[in-house]
Amino acid sequence: MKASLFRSAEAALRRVSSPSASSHLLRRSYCVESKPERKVAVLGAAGGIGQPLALLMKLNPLVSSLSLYDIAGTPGVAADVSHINTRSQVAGYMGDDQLGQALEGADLVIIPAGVPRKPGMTRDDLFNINAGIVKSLCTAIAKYCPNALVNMISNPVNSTVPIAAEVFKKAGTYDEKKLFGVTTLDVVRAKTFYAGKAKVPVAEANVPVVGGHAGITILPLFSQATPKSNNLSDEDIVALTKRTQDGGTEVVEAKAGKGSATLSMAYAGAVFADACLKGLNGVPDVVECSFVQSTIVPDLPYFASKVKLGKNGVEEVLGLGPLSDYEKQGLESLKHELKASIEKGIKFATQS
Ligand SMILES: NC(=O)c1ccc[n+]([C@@H]2O[C@H](COP(=O)([O-])OP(=O)(O)OC[C@H]3O[C@@H](n4cnc5c(N)ncnc54)[C@H](O)[C@@H]3O)[C@@H](O)[C@H]2O)c1
Ligand SMILES: O=C(O)C[C@H](O)C(=O)O
Repeated sequence: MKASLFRSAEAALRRVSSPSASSHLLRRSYCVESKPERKVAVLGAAGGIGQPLALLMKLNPLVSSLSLYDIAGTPGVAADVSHINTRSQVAGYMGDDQLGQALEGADLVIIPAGVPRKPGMTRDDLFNINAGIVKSLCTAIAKYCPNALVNMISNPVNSTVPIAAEVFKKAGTYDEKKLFGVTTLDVVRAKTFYAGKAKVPVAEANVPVVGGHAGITILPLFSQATPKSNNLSDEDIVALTKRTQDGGTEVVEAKAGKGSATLSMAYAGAVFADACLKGLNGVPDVVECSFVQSTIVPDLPYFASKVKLGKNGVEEVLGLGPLSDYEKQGLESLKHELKASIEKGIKFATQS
């Protein structure tokens, strides 16, 4: 997606608002309208991430039906977003009674439901509240839209993804190709910080980020960053790595008790959702980093790496590529924490 989501949305808006469309424009408009029907559900849609994410998904011409669910506040958000003149029909759902309706027929479910951090907290400190929220939402997904792709945003992602997997296994609906921990914000940050330091155009910057989504488990691979830069010292790479790992905390501290990243996360969530929809629609060569079931690092059953997206979700989990010595060290250092977070999620879901 990146800039292209907004270009397509603008183009769609121009087409819709032009009263004297030529036959050429009508043909193009028909092409847009003839994209497959895709229902996207956002769970936690009235929250700090949920609202701007709902807006961005409303701008995405690949979405035909946008379902906004939360425990409170969704009628207002849905009414507001529904006035935007883009393709999708918007519906708001509120409370347990309406969760089934919100999910029925969904191709993609995005979950930013749950509490955010305050200064001084780790993502793992959110486990006690968010694990239960994720578990109950995933139980409903297994019942009402067992074939949907699931994009997990709720923290701690290193544990909530294994929780979701165990819930789906218990329900007999688990398909490892369809469950994704959203780590796109780490990539978004790494690209921004790299472009600033390396003085390359940010729109062209690309940096894979692997591992997990918390502190040292976030491992940006600046040795593979493009466009290549020869003017970064080892100290620069260490500083860029640390800033990427601490990006979430930087925002939590700046917000001083009012939550964590919401706007940049909504952007990142929309980028990743767009990639999933493109994959579902058969667009070739769609690759994004994501925290998925994986065998690329022994002993870590879930791991973030580049993933090729296709008509059934994950088409291929791509390898890590060559790592610098510094990155090899980073990989060793993250294993213990990531393994413990994964096991904590599995234990919660299997024993509660
Ligand atoms: N993966 C990432 O990179 C990333 C980035 C930023 C934030 N997050 C996480 O996303 C989550 C949400 O953050 P936020 O800033 O939007 O928080 P928020 O408090 O602003 O919004 C959360 C929303 O979830 C809703 N909610 C709570 N329980 C629910 C349930 N059972 N069903 C449906 N909705 C429910 C709340 O009503 C609220 O509207 C947090 O856990 C945060 O840590 C993840
Ligand atoms: O840092 C947080 O708690 C939110 C999120 O995981 C982030 O990376 O911004």
